[in-house]
Amino acid sequence: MKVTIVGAGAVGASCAEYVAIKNFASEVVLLDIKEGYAEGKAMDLMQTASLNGFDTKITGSTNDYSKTANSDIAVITSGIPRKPGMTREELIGINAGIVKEVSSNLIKHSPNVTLIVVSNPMDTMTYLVHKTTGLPKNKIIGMGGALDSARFKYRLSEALDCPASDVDGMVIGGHSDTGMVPLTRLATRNSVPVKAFISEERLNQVAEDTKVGGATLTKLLGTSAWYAPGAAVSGLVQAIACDQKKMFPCSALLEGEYGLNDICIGVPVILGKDGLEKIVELKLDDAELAKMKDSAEGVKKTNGLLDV
Ligand SMILES: NC(=O)c1ccc[n+]([C@@H]2O[C@H](COP(=O)([O-])OP(=O)(O)OC[C@H]3O[C@@H](n4cnc5c(N)ncnc54)[C@H](O)[C@@H]3O)[C@@H](O)[C@H]2O)c1
Ligand SMILES: O=C(O)C[C@H](O)C(=O)O
Repeated sequence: MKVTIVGAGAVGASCAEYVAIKNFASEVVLLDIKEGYAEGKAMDLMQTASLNGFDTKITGSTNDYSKTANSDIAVITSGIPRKPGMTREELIGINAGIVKEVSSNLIKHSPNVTLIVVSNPMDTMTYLVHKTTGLPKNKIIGMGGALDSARFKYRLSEALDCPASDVDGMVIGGHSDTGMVPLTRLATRNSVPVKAFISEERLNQVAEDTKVGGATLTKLLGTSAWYAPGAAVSGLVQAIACDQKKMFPCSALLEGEYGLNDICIGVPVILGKDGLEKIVELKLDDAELAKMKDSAEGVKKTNGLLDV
């Protein structure tokens, strides 16, 4: 199993580290445009192999896509991250060109690859890859909801004063400060609806804190987050590589599901060896559907800025 990660920056390197530690891939290629950077990150990570006990071979490449040939899965994290006070949507001007070029280069050397798009604004970048590459829709997956759901569980665990492993919850919708739809009605602690433990007001606060999870970290760090993003991407890579048939909220091209068309936005999907194998249609209530509709309008507005 060969995995390529384009962009050896904060998220790309974190993802490479988690993939290696989980020890399911034979090879990880890190590629970056910055001279020597990916090679350096790869060497540093390889020097953790004996410490962390993994056999995955990590190599680096400065923009030489021949090294990525025949990748099964490729992750796109190349592009600029936001700074405090910015929205993800403001990154479109620079990142659209990068994502278009990188996806085209990847496919030239790995025509059967499954792409996981991470660069922001992620739903729009995923849509761009659909519009410009001709890859089948099951082979293009946007990562956002897996991270947002992990943040939702973190906030729920804080509110309930319990371990995150005790709670379950999912965030669908656009990966943006205003577009996320945390499904508070369906969140549980050991299968008991969380509403049994916290007030409606507290639960609404959890949802609001979840939606601005990325902005909160960007303010603290001066750039956007990488550990949870890297871990979230590695979960998607593992589900595909190991044919796990796991359900994650991912940005998927919708053709009528949830009443939406011609858009990539976060919905629950099943990931396995064929990539995005199925879109799961949840029975949402009217309020949740209205939030999805608003979220989709926001994503479509950003898509309108693309030159496709
Ligand atoms: N979808 C998500 O949930 C999520 C989470 C975190 C970050 N992100 C996004 O991921 C992207 C990367 O974030 P980061 O913190 O790793 O940034 P970073 O600046 O640390 O790393 C980005 C890397 O991309 C490289 N790069 C730029 N242009 C390239 C090109 N044409 N080819 C190859 N490499 C190129 C840069 O040299 C840099 O090393 C940002 O757009 C950020 O907003 C998305
Ligand atoms: O917040 C960002 O800009 C990066 C990423 O989308 C995140 O949610 O951490």
